[in-house]
Amino acid sequence: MRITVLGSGYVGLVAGTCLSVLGNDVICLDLDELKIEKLRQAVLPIYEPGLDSNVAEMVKVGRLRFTSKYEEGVAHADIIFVAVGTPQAKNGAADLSFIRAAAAGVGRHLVKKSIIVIKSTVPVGTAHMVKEIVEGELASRQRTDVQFAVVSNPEFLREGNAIQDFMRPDRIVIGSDDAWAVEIMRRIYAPLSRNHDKLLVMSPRSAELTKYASNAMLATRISFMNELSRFAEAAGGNIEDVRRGIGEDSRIGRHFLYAGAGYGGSCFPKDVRALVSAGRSLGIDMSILAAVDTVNNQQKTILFEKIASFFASRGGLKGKTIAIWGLAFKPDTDDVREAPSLALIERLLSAGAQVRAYDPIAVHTAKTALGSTDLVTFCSSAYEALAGADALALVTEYREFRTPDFDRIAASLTEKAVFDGRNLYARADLEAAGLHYFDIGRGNGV
Ligand SMILES: NC(=O)C1=CN([C@@H]2O[C@H](COP(=O)(O)OP(=O)(O)OC[C@H]3O[C@@H](n4cnc5c(N)ncnc54)[C@H](O)[C@@H]3O)[C@@H](O)[C@H]2O)C=CC1
Ligand SMILES: O=C(O)[C@H]1O[C@H](OP(=O)(O)OP(=O)(O)OC[C@H]2O[C@@H](n3ccc(=O)[nH]c3=O)[C@H](O)[C@@H]2O)[C@H](O)[C@@H](O)[C@@H]1O
Repeated sequence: MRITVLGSGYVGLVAGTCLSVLGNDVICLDLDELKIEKLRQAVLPIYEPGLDSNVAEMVKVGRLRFTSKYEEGVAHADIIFVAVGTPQAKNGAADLSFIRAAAAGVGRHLVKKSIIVIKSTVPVGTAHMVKEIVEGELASRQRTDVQFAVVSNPEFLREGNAIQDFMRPDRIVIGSDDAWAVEIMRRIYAPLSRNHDKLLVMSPRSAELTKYASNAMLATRISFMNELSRFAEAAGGNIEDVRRGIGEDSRIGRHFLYAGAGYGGSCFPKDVRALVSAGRSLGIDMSILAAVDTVNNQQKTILFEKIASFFASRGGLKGKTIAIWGLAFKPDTDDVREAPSLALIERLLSAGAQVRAYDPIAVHTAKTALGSTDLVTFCSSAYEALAGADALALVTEYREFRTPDFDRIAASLTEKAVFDGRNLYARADLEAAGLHYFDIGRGNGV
């Protein structure tokens, strides 16, 4: 099928590439001309394992192209996927200005019967809004003869595992009341749900809410465990044992129960807040999700509090140097949006400390996010970050941090302290090397 994907950010690029791998003829469109120019030269705007080789192959076989022109993109397509950003507005709600602009762009150029598929995460009622915008544009062009359907098809991929998640989804949600559009969507996704019907058809509003409900549930599990980790630390208990103890209950399940330095990323924080905000507009008090956000904001300060408490009896943090391992909000991505590392670095700098940071992938994005400062030195290896540092904070659980040389860490750090924001290490290993060790909720409050 001929598909155009609006937005060549994370989701647009992954979806466009995977849809072309599935045999479709795809154009990825973005208003950012520099991004499009680079994509044409096979320079990707994001780091995602396996994406570059798939893009290169699809471009080579001619099933994937890039443009910044709506006229070209809309004329090409039978199906238009909308994957533009829906960032957080100042009041916490989802900012729909990119969605509105994309809908208007489609309406201005639509010439044949098409399906508009909303992949972006959008509030309940957005499919209806998009329909009205497109109808308005068609009316002003006196082209009300052009038929179209709007489908809600939220995306559930995770960064760092995006291609696998797109190609082997747990489920595919299709929100549509239009039998013709549903049939076309079934055909597009047929290769991904061949053996077992993973396609769930529902109303557009239910599909839109399903996406927020999914992210909100996952964020709730994390905040729940983070809150319990503080309880375990205060009361004397080990959150990792508790995690295993509850995760074996099949009604609870093992996934997404890891306490840590707080959740980050481009979606959980903004989507939880958007749902709280949408509830407020409807007169519904979303008190559970408001608490999920509050707990997470507190959790993002926990490493700083442990570090500040340790240094309080050692002359304070002023003039101290803290090494940081991991800047991305999770491993295998260069995304630092809402990353716990940024919250930690801001607090350390405010307290008068300096930072030596290392991340195998995300240094360039962290530099942009932090702006120019002499107080943060970006290093090219984990051990280089330790040179001249007083303590180490581990924020992102990259594989390469799993089994470090603890004797070497101890020899490098002046105050010999390790703050483990992901419960990656065994206390006995660090203490054997003469290190002070602080984790999240495993029974060692500072
Ligand atoms: N990043 C992720 O892992 C996931 C994101 N989502 C949702 O997908 C949507 C997109 O997210 P990302 O890809 O992360 O955003 P992004 O910010 O990486 O990319 C959005 C792209 O849209 C482009 N754009 C803006 N207005 C446009 C317009 N009118 N026409 C064409 N292009 C336009 C921007 O230039 C940018 O390249 C959001 O709603 C997000 O919540 C859903 C699942 C996973
Ligand atoms: O809507 C989205 O954008 C996506 O948001 C998340 O995906 P992502 O943000 O890429 O990453 P996750 O793996 O979910 O991790 C999010 C954050 O939670 C943290 N986390 C995760 C799991 C856990 O047990 N504990 C925990 O603290 C991670 O460190 C990370 O900061 C969802 O998992 C995807 O299904 C969804 O499509």
